[in-house]
Amino acid sequence: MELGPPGGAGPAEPGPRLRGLRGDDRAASAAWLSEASAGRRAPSVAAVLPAGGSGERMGVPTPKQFCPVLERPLISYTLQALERVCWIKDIVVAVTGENMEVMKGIVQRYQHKRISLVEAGVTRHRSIFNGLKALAEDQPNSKLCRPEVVIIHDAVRPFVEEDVLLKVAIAAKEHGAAGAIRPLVSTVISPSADGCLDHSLERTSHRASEMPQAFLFDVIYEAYQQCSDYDLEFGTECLQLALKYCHTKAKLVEGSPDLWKVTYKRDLYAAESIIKERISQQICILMDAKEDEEHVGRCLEEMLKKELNHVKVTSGALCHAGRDLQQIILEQCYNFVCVNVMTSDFEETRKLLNALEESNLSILYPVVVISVHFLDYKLVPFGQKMEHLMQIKEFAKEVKKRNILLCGLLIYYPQKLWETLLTNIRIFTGWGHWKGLHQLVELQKPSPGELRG
Ligand SMILES: Nc1ccn([C@@H]2O[C@H](COP(=O)(O)OP(=O)(O)OP(=O)(O)O)[C@@H](O)[C@H]2O)c(=O)n1
Ligand SMILES: O=C(CO)[C@H](O)[C@H](O)COP(=O)(O)O
Repeated sequence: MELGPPGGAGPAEPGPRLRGLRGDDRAASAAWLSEASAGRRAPSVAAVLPAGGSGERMGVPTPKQFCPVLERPLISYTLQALERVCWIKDIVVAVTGENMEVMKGIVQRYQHKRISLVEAGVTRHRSIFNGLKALAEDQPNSKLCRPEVVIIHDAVRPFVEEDVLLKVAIAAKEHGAAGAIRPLVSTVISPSADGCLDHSLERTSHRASEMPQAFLFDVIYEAYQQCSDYDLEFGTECLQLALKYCHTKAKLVEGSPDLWKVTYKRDLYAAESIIKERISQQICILMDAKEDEEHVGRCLEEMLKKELNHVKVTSGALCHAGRDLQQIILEQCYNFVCVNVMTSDFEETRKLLNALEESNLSILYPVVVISVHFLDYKLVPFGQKMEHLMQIKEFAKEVKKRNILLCGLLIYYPQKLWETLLTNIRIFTGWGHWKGLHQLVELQKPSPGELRG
């Protein structure tokens, strides 16, 4: 089944996203992408996501990939992480027949792109095999193409970053197979039949195998075609299939701690905490941009990027462009700076607040909005501007009931706009960690009674 734009469609975002990559990774990524833009044949890459499990170990009726984390299904975070990577052309998700409609609903609601759904198998290996078959075969009505490299990633590992995806994809191109690993947390022991210790493994010379893994498509497809029913029924390691059936020794790539697999109920709480941590580092700058004024936002973006750690800035979206805003809200941005340059009042902020209220984004977590206003003392009398701004106070009281925390910031410029702007932006970013700001404002959270009101 095909959903969203055809498999061969271009990237979800216009340019390569190399943010978060460092040194060699950035260079490798740039080389990879420049091959593509120079018209040379960069390896085509697709991803297969097994999502057909029942999550027995989680002990809840809903399969864990569909469990809500901050109101959004876990799998949607994983899809978002993959679709952000513009060089992954197709994402094939294996889902059980009974959850097919649920999955289609998620793809539609969160506007996931480049997704194709296939029927899952009764084991993880069988689900992956079904995903590979969909990529290998020229099925009627399918827009999927056989890729050169395929990434396999569990639907329940939502925090996969582009750098590790790139590392395994590049290593797979060179070695035929590659997978992420982590140091062991506990020592692995082997018990004997009578329940006593037979022997223990030396912890430092073993590693935990995680996901993502990547393969030359022909290698892993061949391995799956050759492997036994026993492998398909009881196997847990794709890298082992490549070794056993294609004599391909996988390159092992160090992964980050966030790559762990959501397995038990407590993992959902951990996932929620990580998502909140990320949310606090994500800011969206909205403005009523018109050429020159757009620089205000760009300047703020640059300053924020320089002065705050791990800030992800999505800027340049216009409040008028409802669709952009809807997408930003869907991506769960909780911190907004709304720059009102053109308008004398807080029209843009008002539009943003309306959209936020409609979205119910703030039900579980407070949304912070800083409404920034410029005042050229030569053009607008101070009193008049203040009058407009006083309305913000009233508005702030109103939206606080919905867990939206609104602050107004008036930038008064008796000198050249840019000098004032730079000084003010320094003050603004000098508030320290945005996260700190979010936590600070969180202290003002309305009581449940206020919220009901
Ligand atoms: N028949 C199956 C079994 C598992 N998976 C997927 O494989 C990934 C990793 O497997 P695991 O963590 O074992 O998931 P479950 O099988 O759902 O969990 P449990 O073993 O606790 O039942 C998950 O994304 C899961 O949905 C799959 O696609 N098809
Ligand atoms: O980490 C992995 C290495 O391939 C797999 O996700 C893991 O082995 C899956 O196994 P299971 O479905 O039994 O949890």
